[in-house]
Amino acid sequence: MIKKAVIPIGGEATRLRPLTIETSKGLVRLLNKPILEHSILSLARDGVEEVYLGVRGYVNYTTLFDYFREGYWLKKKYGLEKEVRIRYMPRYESTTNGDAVWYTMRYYDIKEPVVVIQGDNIYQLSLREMYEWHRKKNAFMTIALQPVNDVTGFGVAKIDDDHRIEYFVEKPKPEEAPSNLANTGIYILSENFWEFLEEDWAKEMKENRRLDFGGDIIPALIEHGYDVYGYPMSGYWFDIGTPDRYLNAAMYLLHHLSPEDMEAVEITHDVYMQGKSEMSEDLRKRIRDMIKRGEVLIEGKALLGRHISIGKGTVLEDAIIDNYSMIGENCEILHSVIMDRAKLGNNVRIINSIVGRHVEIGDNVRIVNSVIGDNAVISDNVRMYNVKIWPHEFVENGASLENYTVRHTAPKR
Ligand SMILES: CC(=O)N[C@H]1[C@@H](OP(=O)(O)OP(=O)(O)OC[C@H]2O[C@@H](n3ccc(=O)[nH]c3=O)[C@H](O)[C@@H]2O)O[C@H](CO)[C@@H](O)[C@@H]1O
Repeated sequence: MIKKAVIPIGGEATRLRPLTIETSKGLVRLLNKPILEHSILSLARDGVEEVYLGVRGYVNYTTLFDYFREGYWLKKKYGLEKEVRIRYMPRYESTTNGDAVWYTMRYYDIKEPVVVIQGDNIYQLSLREMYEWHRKKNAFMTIALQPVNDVTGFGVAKIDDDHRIEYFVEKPKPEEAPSNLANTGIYILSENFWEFLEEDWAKEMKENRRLDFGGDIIPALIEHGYDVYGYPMSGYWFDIGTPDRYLNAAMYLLHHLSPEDMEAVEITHDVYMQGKSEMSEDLRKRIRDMIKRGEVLIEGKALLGRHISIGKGTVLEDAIIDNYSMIGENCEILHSVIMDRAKLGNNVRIINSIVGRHVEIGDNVRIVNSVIGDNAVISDNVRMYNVKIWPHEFVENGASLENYTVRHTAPKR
């Protein structure tokens, strides 16, 4: 079995701003916990015992380290059979995702097959099955491939009847893509993987550290006859690179995961609520009663975190509300995510939007197709359409914003 996973997570995640200004994208909360916690948990359940994070830069490293630390707490939290240990790439300015994997494996002297996953992806895959496939094909590298409707932003592979990859191109124009099979960024690398760098043709790549998996390594390996195989993924897979993709993934998971997978119980039809303590049990009863009395209306599905409150007359439709959030009266939250400790006044309407952590929103506010960064303050009577607000920003009473980014520097609270 595969015991080690390497996760390059040092990219800047600019497309997911403002959610990633002060935090690594691996820590952006999805279904009320960091994105990366989902992946690490799935790896650990598949037998992985060591996870190496290819961190880069101050914010990326400190936020990840301070949250995950050595990872030993995961065993208790999730009742895992074994501990999962988390280690970090030492300080090194990686140039590309492959460079981060290469350096991490060299530093920790890893000489066994590893699985590589991307830090901003969420997926459902049996690593055991993928590894069996890898061994059966006697592959040098196996890439999990997923058919997609839109290949924009992905590497695309063309495979033969045996699933051997004949051709790979990184982020082609959609009309030039050789197939609809996207590179999910989930790879199994054989134990001798990096030996290809000793080949004459690879010298330049190595010297110039041109080690991008999609842009450099995979196409070069294929060109030089290495056995690179595609593995057809059957479960879901989402790249959470942009706010739209984040919301799509969140809504898909809300509709498809079991309550257990969301660490929740179904308190009434299609409403899931988290928390295990007696207090959580009491709160569940209270919210269930409000729903029964018609004081809170739920359409579609909803996931509710711990220690939340919801005012009378509020409607939730495909909404995810994270821990400690307070929603006022007569609000409407539609196809949106409210992260932890946010506070919404009365008569707030949020549609197709992401509200960051510890955000404060006044009364009579409308927010549509927007992303509000952590700890921002939105005053009363604000209207927003297609807006991004950077963390800690303040939007004044009555402001009406459209297709706009609020990012001037304001004093931090
Ligand atoms: C070049 C490459 O492999 N592209 C793949 C990558 O695209 P994508 O555009 O995500 O590729 P990036 O290189 O930007 O990011 C990949 C991962 O590497 C990390 N990172 C990046 C640079 C760096 O110096 N250090 C580092 O750790 C990023 O945080 C990220 O987790 O994933 C997609 C699936 O999601 C695939 O379809 C693409 O084929």
